[in-house]
Amino acid sequence: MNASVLVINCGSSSIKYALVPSEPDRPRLAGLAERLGGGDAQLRGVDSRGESFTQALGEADHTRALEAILDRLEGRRPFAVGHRIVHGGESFTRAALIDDDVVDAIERTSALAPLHNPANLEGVAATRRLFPDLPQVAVFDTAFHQSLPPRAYRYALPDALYRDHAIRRYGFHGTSHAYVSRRADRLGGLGGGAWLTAHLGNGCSTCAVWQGQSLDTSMGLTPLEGLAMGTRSGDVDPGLHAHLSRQLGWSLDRIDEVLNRNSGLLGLSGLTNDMRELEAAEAQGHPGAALAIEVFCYRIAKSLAALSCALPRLDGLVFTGGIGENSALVRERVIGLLPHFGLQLNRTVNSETIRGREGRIDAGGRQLWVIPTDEEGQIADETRQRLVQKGRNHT
Ligand SMILES: Nc1ncnc2c1ncn2[C@@H]1O[C@H](COP(=O)(O)OP(=O)(O)O)[C@@H](O)[C@H]1O
Ligand SMILES: CC(=O)OP(=O)(O)O
Ligand SMILES: [Mg+2]
Repeated sequence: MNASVLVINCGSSSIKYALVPSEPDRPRLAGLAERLGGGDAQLRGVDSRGESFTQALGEADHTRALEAILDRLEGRRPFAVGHRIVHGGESFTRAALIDDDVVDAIERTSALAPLHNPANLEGVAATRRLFPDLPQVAVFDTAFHQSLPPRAYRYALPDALYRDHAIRRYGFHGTSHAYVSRRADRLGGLGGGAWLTAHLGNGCSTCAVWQGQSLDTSMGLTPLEGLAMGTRSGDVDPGLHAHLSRQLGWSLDRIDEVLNRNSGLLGLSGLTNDMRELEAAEAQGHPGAALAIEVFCYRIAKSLAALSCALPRLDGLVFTGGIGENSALVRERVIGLLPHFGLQLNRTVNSETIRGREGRIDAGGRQLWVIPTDEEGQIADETRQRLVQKGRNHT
């Protein structure tokens, strides 16, 4: 029986892939094609023996990179393809089997996730061309947050903007928040606990989860709201746009570009969006790096404190994403900024034992966890579930 799912997470110039077998003990083939369309594209990954490879792809675009990825599957053929789609708008409350109508509906929400949805759809188009006979499933970042109550998803704007134009908060990184909160339930011995989760990667968001349901989250209509991120500003005064337009004569495109691509850790530090480099620069006394890390951590703590209002109690806090999993410094500073929460960090375990691995980092009190996210595994599971519901089993 072949129940492997090929998971594709397509960005504007990169494709992350994983061939996820249904048996957890079989190895995953996984990797990343990057710098696509730039003339010096490359593919990196691990094979079934766990060995790393790098392959130059030259001028490759998304389709060419997907062909190279197929050659790396060692003859293992997936029975389905699961795509990460960032924005599903109000059309999708759960994963969907992809057909032309689903592609059209995703296209209509693309304006709300301009960094993500157009690239996601490019991956869908290329994969449909390469595997015309395989079922393809769209798994949405927004779906897990469809449980938000109106008080969390409505903006305080005229009602018609919601009724006629679906302007509301959607939330993102849903597959990650769903996965780590479920895992924390299992590891923490709590059936349906009350968790705050912090997904800190290039995009960053927090979430309040109670009994397996998302009750509030920091991202909104688009993945720009909330925390300071790698290159995104997160929350700013909504009056900023009018000010930049009237006083500096900036176009809307320029404002959008600056808030999405030139802000966050990169904009504040004037150096980089990479937290590893920022930590090293701060240690060398770089003032911009120190400010960027301070704002980043303060905004995470402030967001977690705000989201605690959504929960009836608090069982613990979970860190995930590249920064959440690896940066002991960010975790320690965030926890230090929440003195009213009864959190006790085990500093030794935090800084010495846990590095990109799963583990508990509290010294009593409320639970503190580092849980590496598994968006690919979660997307593969949801793809299988969707196909079973549709009666398209793999047997
Ligand atoms: N050892 C580390 N220490 C601090 N930050 C790290 C470490 N490893 C990775 N990171 C940070 O994780 C971030 C990328 O997170 P990741 O989840 O991989 O991104 P993406 O959202 O693109 O999947 C970068 O800022 C990177 O510097
Ligand atoms: C929604 C989002 O911000 O995704 P990513 O972290 O992959 O940029
Ligand atoms: Mg990630």
